[in-house]
Amino acid sequence: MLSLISRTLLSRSVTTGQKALLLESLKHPNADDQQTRTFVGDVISPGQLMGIEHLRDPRLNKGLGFTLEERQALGIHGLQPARFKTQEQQLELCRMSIERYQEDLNKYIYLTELQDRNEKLFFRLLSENIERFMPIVYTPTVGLACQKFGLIYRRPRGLFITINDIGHVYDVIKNWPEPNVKAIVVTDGERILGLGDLGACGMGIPVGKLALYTALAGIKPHECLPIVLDVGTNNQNLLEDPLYVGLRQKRCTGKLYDDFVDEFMEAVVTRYGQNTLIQFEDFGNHNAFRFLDKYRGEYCTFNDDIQGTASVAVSGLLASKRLTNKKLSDNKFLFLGAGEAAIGIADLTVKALENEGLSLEEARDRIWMVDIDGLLAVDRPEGNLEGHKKFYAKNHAPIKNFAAIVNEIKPSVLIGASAAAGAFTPEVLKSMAQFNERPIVFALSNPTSKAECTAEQAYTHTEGKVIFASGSPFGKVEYGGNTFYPGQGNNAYIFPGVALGVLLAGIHHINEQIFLIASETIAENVSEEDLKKGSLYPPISAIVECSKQIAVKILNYAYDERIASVYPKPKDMRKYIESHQFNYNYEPSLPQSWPWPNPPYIKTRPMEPVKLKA
Ligand SMILES: O=C([O-])CC(=O)C(=O)O
Ligand SMILES: [Mg+2]
Repeated sequence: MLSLISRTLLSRSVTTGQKALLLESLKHPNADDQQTRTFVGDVISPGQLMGIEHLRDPRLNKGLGFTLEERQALGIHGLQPARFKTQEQQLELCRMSIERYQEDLNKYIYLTELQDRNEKLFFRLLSENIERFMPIVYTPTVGLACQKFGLIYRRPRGLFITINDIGHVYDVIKNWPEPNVKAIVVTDGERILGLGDLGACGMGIPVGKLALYTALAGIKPHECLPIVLDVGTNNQNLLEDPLYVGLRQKRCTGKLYDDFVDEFMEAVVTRYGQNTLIQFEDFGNHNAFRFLDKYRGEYCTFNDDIQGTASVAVSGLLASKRLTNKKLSDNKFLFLGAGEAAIGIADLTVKALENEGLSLEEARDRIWMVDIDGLLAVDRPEGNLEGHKKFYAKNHAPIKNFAAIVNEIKPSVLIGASAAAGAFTPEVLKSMAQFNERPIVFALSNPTSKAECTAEQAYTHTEGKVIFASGSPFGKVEYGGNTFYPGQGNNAYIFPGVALGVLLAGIHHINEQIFLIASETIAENVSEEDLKKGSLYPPISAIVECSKQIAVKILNYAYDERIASVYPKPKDMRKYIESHQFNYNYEPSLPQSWPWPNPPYIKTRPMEPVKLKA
């Protein structure tokens, strides 16, 4: 039962005089526990969650990491076992727990639940074990999680805005509890990785991408908002699936769809400001390019599949120069796929070639592309050469067969972004090794099941000559007495650092140069040792440092070019960045100026932390 005093305090309208009086009452031997807790709570900070609610809040929860003093002051004493644990001991337990699961999807569920109950522990676990857990919370397992979304859905994370909300999108965004969102990743689920249309189940992607915003770039979790625009799905299996959780209707298209996305963009900046970063992710091809062109001059936005993927691929190409001793312009590039990723990479490669002194025409001339209708040839009967495709169409007889195209063009660089699993056949790979001393082969489609070839196939069929990278992770490959550790050319090297730099500089519009800066930064971080091991990328564990370096360079660029809007200009960019990053280490839950030398009622002595046995 709450006493009158406690209720007064709960109302948070106590005066200093009342507090002094209550402080007095605390010392009274008859003051009951409830009074004590309530009073202490009020002193900690108005609005501080007390009791069980403190444990239930993933931002505040430290599990057994609360000290005795904290447990008593917060009113959670006795709600947990007596043991005290350090965060390190908790991390060890997390690692042990995950290993108990055989299936990656179960590991994914474990990690999601950890994020739901203890945010700092989740992000520390992820940040300090990126190589191990990125493939679970992100590609490739996140693909499976999206496919099974209806089955594993437990708690909401992110916003689902449906086409039925048109006219009221702002009201839906208003329901998001965080007032200070700075970055949004949004999808309409039409092209989830290489898996196709997964409708509302695509939510796993924005959630996974934003987990990397925090784990790899230290962007604060409460500043990140994952969003699905649910406009239906054309995936018949999902429409008939009793477990499907999205709108059960065909995709809305045309003017209504465009008006809906327009309204969404406006609603975002109305609630969170013009500088809110909006990352488009896994939209269908036709919409991805349209929206990028339409919104990039008006909003702070980029398309990760076009620009992020381009940036990481170009970074790999820049690093490959050190192995081939060629200039970029000495290469002939052949792309399988002419969608978001392929066109994005081609466009940014053109920019990099121009930087080497080529004209726009000369640069485009070096790039050949193949789509579902075969080689992009000016006179091919199918046409289908809209948008940027026409820049790469050649005056060449139409050819359809991919192996024949490879033999005809004789490229030095082969880039797959087609979601056509296994398209780089042994025959294709052998041909590449015939024309080139060191053929460059990127099999970038995700997840692993969609890769154009595996790492093992690439090394085997080129007799170990290949310079290989993939979009999804592959383990090491033994070939001819050598061990190769292929790099993962995934946009995770790029988007977290770009977002960090853009947000901290207050850049209004994100130009291509920013992505080239990111490419160069990653390429500079590739060591001789990485190259020797067969990787064109720094180790995954280095992404945290790389993201910081990308952000420093973007900040310098933004101030030099006067596209920054945060003033005064920071003196030390690195320090400025670090001062804004998320701290995943536990911090005291009580204010430093604790008014008592001892907690209100210590009757228990803290136990010494005990070392966990594996
Ligand atoms: O999510 C990933 O791993 C990379 C990416 O953007 C995609 O494949 O669509
Ligand atoms: Mg994507």
